[in-house]
Amino acid sequence: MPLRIDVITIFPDYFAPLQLSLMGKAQQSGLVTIAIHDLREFTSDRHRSVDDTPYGGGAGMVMTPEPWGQAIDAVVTDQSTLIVPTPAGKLFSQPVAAELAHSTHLIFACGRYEGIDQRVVEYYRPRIDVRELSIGDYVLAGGDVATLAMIEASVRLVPGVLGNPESLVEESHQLPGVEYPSYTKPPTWRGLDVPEVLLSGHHDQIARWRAEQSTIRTTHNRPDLLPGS
Ligand SMILES: CN1CCCC[C@@H]1Cn1ccc2ccc(-c3n[nH]c(N)c3C#N)cc21
Repeated sequence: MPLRIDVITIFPDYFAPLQLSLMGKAQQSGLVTIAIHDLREFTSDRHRSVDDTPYGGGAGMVMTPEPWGQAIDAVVTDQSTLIVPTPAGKLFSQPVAAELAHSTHLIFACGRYEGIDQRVVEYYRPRIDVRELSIGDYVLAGGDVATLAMIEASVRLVPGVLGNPESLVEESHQLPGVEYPSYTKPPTWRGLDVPEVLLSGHHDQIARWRAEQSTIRTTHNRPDLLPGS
Protein backbone atom coordinates (compact mmCIF):
# COMPACT_ATOMS: atom_id res chain seq x y z
CA MET A 1 0.00 0.00 0.00
CA PRO A 2 1.76 3.20 -1.12
CA LEU A 3 1.94 6.17 1.24
CA ARG A 4 -0.52 8.80 -0.01
CA ILE A 5 0.23 12.46 0.63
CA ASP A 6 -2.18 15.34 -0.06
CA VAL A 7 -0.82 18.87 0.25
CA ILE A 8 -3.26 21.79 0.50
CA THR A 9 -1.72 25.22 -0.16
CA ILE A 10 -2.33 28.60 -1.79
CA PHE A 11 1.08 28.24 -3.49
CA PRO A 12 0.99 24.90 -5.40
CA ASP A 13 4.10 25.89 -7.39
CA TYR A 14 6.14 25.72 -4.15
CA PHE A 15 5.89 21.93 -4.48
CA ALA A 16 7.33 21.54 -7.98
CA PRO A 17 10.61 20.25 -6.43
CA LEU A 18 8.77 17.11 -5.32
CA GLN A 19 8.85 15.97 -8.95
CA LEU A 20 12.66 15.94 -8.90
CA SER A 21 15.36 13.59 -7.65
CA LEU A 22 14.56 11.12 -4.86
CA MET A 23 11.01 12.40 -4.31
CA GLY A 24 10.26 12.13 -8.02
CA LYS A 25 11.68 8.62 -8.20
CA ALA A 26 9.67 7.58 -5.15
CA GLN A 27 6.50 8.64 -6.96
CA GLN A 28 7.50 7.00 -10.25
CA SER A 29 8.18 3.77 -8.36
CA GLY A 30 4.66 3.81 -6.92
CA LEU A 31 5.94 3.74 -3.33
CA VAL A 32 4.44 7.17 -2.69
CA THR A 33 1.71 9.23 -4.34
CA ILE A 34 1.71 13.00 -3.78
CA ALA A 35 -1.13 15.31 -4.83
CA ILE A 36 -1.03 19.10 -4.51
CA HIS A 37 -4.33 21.01 -4.08
CA ASP A 38 -4.87 24.75 -4.48
CA LEU A 39 -6.91 25.93 -1.48
CA ARG A 40 -8.53 28.64 -3.63
CA GLU A 41 -10.27 25.88 -5.63
CA PHE A 42 -12.33 25.29 -2.47
CA THR A 43 -13.53 28.88 -2.02
CA SER A 44 -17.04 29.99 -3.02
CA ASP A 45 -16.74 33.76 -3.49
CA ARG A 46 -15.74 35.39 -6.75
CA HIS A 47 -12.58 36.82 -5.16
CA ARG A 48 -11.58 33.29 -4.05
CA SER A 49 -10.69 34.78 -0.64
CA VAL A 50 -9.01 32.65 2.01
CA ASP A 51 -8.37 35.12 4.83
CA ASP A 52 -10.06 37.68 7.05
CA THR A 53 -9.30 39.98 9.98
CA PRO A 54 -8.53 38.35 13.35
CA TYR A 55 -11.16 38.30 16.13
CA GLY A 56 -9.74 40.07 19.17
CA GLY A 57 -7.70 42.42 16.98
CA GLY A 58 -4.01 42.24 16.20
CA ALA A 59 -1.89 42.60 13.10
CA GLY A 60 -2.28 40.59 9.93
CA MET A 61 -4.97 38.28 8.62
CA VAL A 62 -6.12 34.77 9.60
CA MET A 63 -7.06 32.03 7.13
CA THR A 64 -10.81 31.38 7.27
CA PRO A 65 -11.93 27.84 8.23
CA GLU A 66 -14.44 26.98 5.50
CA PRO A 67 -12.10 26.62 2.50
CA TRP A 68 -9.94 24.37 4.69
CA GLY A 69 -12.96 22.31 5.71
CA GLN A 70 -14.00 21.89 2.08
CA ALA A 71 -10.46 21.01 0.97
CA ILE A 72 -9.74 18.54 3.78
CA ASP A 73 -13.18 16.91 3.43
CA ALA A 74 -12.37 16.32 -0.25
CA VAL A 75 -9.40 14.05 0.60
CA VAL A 76 -9.82 12.84 4.21
CA THR A 77 -10.46 9.21 5.18
CA ASP A 78 -10.51 7.57 8.59
CA GLN A 79 -6.91 6.50 7.90
CA SER A 80 -5.72 10.11 7.45
CA THR A 81 -3.24 12.01 9.59
CA LEU A 82 -3.64 15.78 9.32
CA ILE A 83 -0.33 17.61 9.69
CA VAL A 84 -0.57 21.33 10.42
CA PRO A 85 2.83 23.06 10.27
CA THR A 86 3.01 25.89 12.83
CA PRO A 87 5.74 27.55 14.91
CA ALA A 88 3.54 26.63 17.90
CA GLY A 89 3.73 22.93 17.10
CA LYS A 90 5.64 20.03 18.62
CA LEU A 91 9.16 19.78 17.21
CA PHE A 92 9.45 17.66 14.08
CA SER A 93 12.31 15.18 14.43
CA GLN A 94 13.82 12.07 12.86
CA PRO A 95 11.66 9.79 15.06
CA VAL A 96 8.55 11.73 13.94
CA ALA A 97 9.69 11.37 10.31
CA ALA A 98 9.94 7.62 10.85
CA GLU A 99 6.39 7.56 12.26
CA LEU A 100 5.03 9.53 9.29
CA ALA A 101 6.91 7.25 6.88
CA HIS A 102 4.80 4.35 8.12
CA SER A 103 1.48 6.18 7.84
CA THR A 104 -1.18 5.34 5.25
CA HIS A 105 -2.33 8.87 4.36
CA LEU A 106 -0.87 12.27 5.26
CA ILE A 107 -2.68 15.56 4.67
CA PHE A 108 -0.49 18.68 5.00
CA ALA A 109 -2.36 21.96 5.60
CA CYS A 110 0.05 24.73 4.57
CA GLY A 111 -1.05 27.94 6.26
CA ARG A 112 -0.02 31.48 5.44
CA TYR A 113 -0.70 34.96 6.87
CA GLU A 114 -0.98 34.66 10.69
CA GLY A 115 -2.06 31.04 10.44
CA ILE A 116 -5.24 28.96 10.06
CA ASP A 117 -8.39 29.49 12.20
CA GLN A 118 -7.81 27.08 15.13
CA ARG A 119 -11.28 25.57 14.70
CA VAL A 120 -9.96 23.58 11.74
CA VAL A 121 -7.68 21.64 14.12
CA GLU A 122 -10.48 21.46 16.70
CA TYR A 123 -12.96 20.10 14.12
CA TYR A 124 -10.75 17.25 12.84
CA ARG A 125 -9.04 16.29 16.12
CA PRO A 126 -11.97 14.08 17.35
CA ARG A 127 -12.20 12.45 13.90
CA ILE A 128 -8.60 11.71 12.81
CA ASP A 129 -5.00 11.98 14.05
CA VAL A 130 -4.08 15.69 13.96
CA ARG A 131 -0.47 16.82 14.55
CA GLU A 132 0.62 20.45 14.87
CA LEU A 133 4.34 20.31 14.02
CA SER A 134 7.19 22.82 13.83
CA ILE A 135 10.47 22.29 11.98
CA GLY A 136 12.44 24.58 14.28
CA ASP A 137 12.63 27.63 16.48
CA TYR A 138 12.59 30.30 13.78
CA VAL A 139 9.68 31.94 11.98
CA LEU A 140 8.88 31.25 8.32
CA ALA A 141 6.31 33.09 6.18
CA GLY A 142 4.11 30.01 5.88
CA GLY A 143 3.87 26.26 6.21
CA ASP A 144 4.95 25.38 2.66
CA VAL A 145 8.72 25.15 3.19
CA ALA A 146 8.14 23.24 6.44
CA THR A 147 5.90 20.80 4.55
CA LEU A 148 8.57 20.25 1.89
CA ALA A 149 11.12 19.49 4.63
CA MET A 150 8.81 17.10 6.48
CA ILE A 151 7.82 15.29 3.27
CA GLU A 152 11.43 14.80 2.20
CA ALA A 153 12.56 13.66 5.68
CA SER A 154 9.66 11.20 5.92
CA VAL A 155 9.47 9.85 2.36
CA ARG A 156 13.19 8.96 2.29
CA LEU A 157 12.43 6.59 5.20
CA VAL A 158 9.68 4.75 3.30
CA PRO A 159 10.99 1.21 2.71
CA GLY A 160 12.32 0.91 -0.83
CA VAL A 161 12.72 4.63 -1.52
CA LEU A 162 16.43 4.80 -0.72
CA GLY A 163 18.43 2.73 -3.22
CA ASN A 164 20.87 1.69 -0.52
CA PRO A 165 19.08 0.87 2.77
CA GLU A 166 22.56 0.45 4.29
CA SER A 167 22.78 4.25 4.55
CA LEU A 168 19.71 4.23 6.78
CA VAL A 169 21.31 1.61 9.01
CA GLU A 170 24.43 3.80 9.30
CA GLU A 171 22.27 6.86 9.99
CA SER A 172 20.39 5.08 12.78
CA HIS A 173 23.72 4.10 14.40
CA GLN A 174 24.83 7.70 14.05
CA LEU A 175 22.35 9.08 16.60
CA PRO A 176 22.51 10.69 19.15
CA GLY A 177 25.55 12.63 17.84
CA VAL A 178 26.07 14.42 14.55
CA GLU A 179 27.67 12.98 11.40
CA TYR A 180 31.44 12.58 11.12
CA PRO A 181 33.11 14.61 8.31
CA SER A 182 33.20 13.03 4.84
CA TYR A 183 35.94 13.11 2.19
CA THR A 184 36.39 11.89 -1.39
CA LYS A 185 38.91 12.22 -4.24
CA PRO A 186 41.32 13.88 -4.85
CA PRO A 187 43.53 12.81 -1.90
CA THR A 188 45.02 16.33 -1.86
CA TRP A 189 43.03 19.42 -2.78
CA ARG A 190 44.52 22.94 -2.72
CA GLY A 191 47.22 21.67 -0.37
CA LEU A 192 44.72 19.97 1.98
CA ASP A 193 45.08 16.22 2.55
CA VAL A 194 42.40 13.67 3.35
CA PRO A 195 42.97 12.35 6.92
CA GLU A 196 45.50 9.52 6.52
CA VAL A 197 43.49 7.00 8.54
CA LEU A 198 40.77 7.07 5.85
CA LEU A 199 43.29 5.89 3.25
CA SER A 200 44.71 3.18 5.53
CA GLY A 201 42.20 0.40 4.89
CA HIS A 202 42.15 -0.30 8.65
CA HIS A 203 38.40 -0.46 9.18
CA ASP A 204 38.58 -0.61 12.99
CA GLN A 205 40.82 2.48 13.09
CA ILE A 206 38.53 4.24 10.60
CA ALA A 207 35.45 3.42 12.71
CA ARG A 208 37.22 4.70 15.85
CA TRP A 209 38.35 7.91 14.11
CA ARG A 210 34.81 8.54 12.79
CA ALA A 211 33.30 8.04 16.25
CA GLU A 212 35.86 10.47 17.72
CA GLN A 213 35.12 13.03 15.00
CA SER A 214 31.38 12.69 15.62
CA THR A 215 31.91 13.35 19.34
CA ILE A 216 34.17 16.35 18.68
CA ARG A 217 31.65 17.85 16.25
CA THR A 218 28.70 17.12 18.53
CA THR A 219 30.48 18.70 21.52
CA HIS A 220 31.31 21.80 19.48
CA ASN A 221 28.12 22.22 17.42
CA ARG A 222 25.35 20.34 19.25
CA PRO A 223 26.22 19.69 22.93
CA ASP A 224 22.48 19.35 23.49
CA LEU A 225 22.66 16.00 21.66
CA LEU A 226 25.37 14.55 23.92
CA PRO A 227 24.17 11.65 26.09
CA GLY A 228 23.09 12.83 29.54
CA SER A 229 22.70 16.46 28.40
C1 LIG B 1 4.97 34.87 10.35
N1 LIG B 1 3.58 34.65 10.68
C2 LIG B 1 3.17 35.30 11.94
C3 LIG B 1 3.65 34.56 13.17
C4 LIG B 1 3.19 33.10 13.12
C5 LIG B 1 3.64 32.46 11.80
C6 LIG B 1 3.14 33.24 10.62
C7 LIG B 1 3.63 32.61 9.32
N2 LIG B 1 3.04 31.30 9.16
C8 LIG B 1 1.76 31.11 8.73
C9 LIG B 1 1.52 29.75 8.69
C10 LIG B 1 2.70 29.08 9.11
C11 LIG B 1 3.05 27.74 9.29
C12 LIG B 1 4.31 27.41 9.77
C13 LIG B 1 5.24 28.44 10.06
C14 LIG B 1 6.56 28.11 10.66
N3 LIG B 1 7.43 29.07 11.02
N4 LIG B 1 8.50 28.48 11.57
C15 LIG B 1 8.33 27.15 11.62
N5 LIG B 1 9.23 26.25 12.15
C16 LIG B 1 7.09 26.88 11.03
C17 LIG B 1 6.63 25.55 10.87
N6 LIG B 1 6.30 24.44 10.75
C18 LIG B 1 4.90 29.78 9.86
C19 LIG B 1 3.62 30.10 9.39
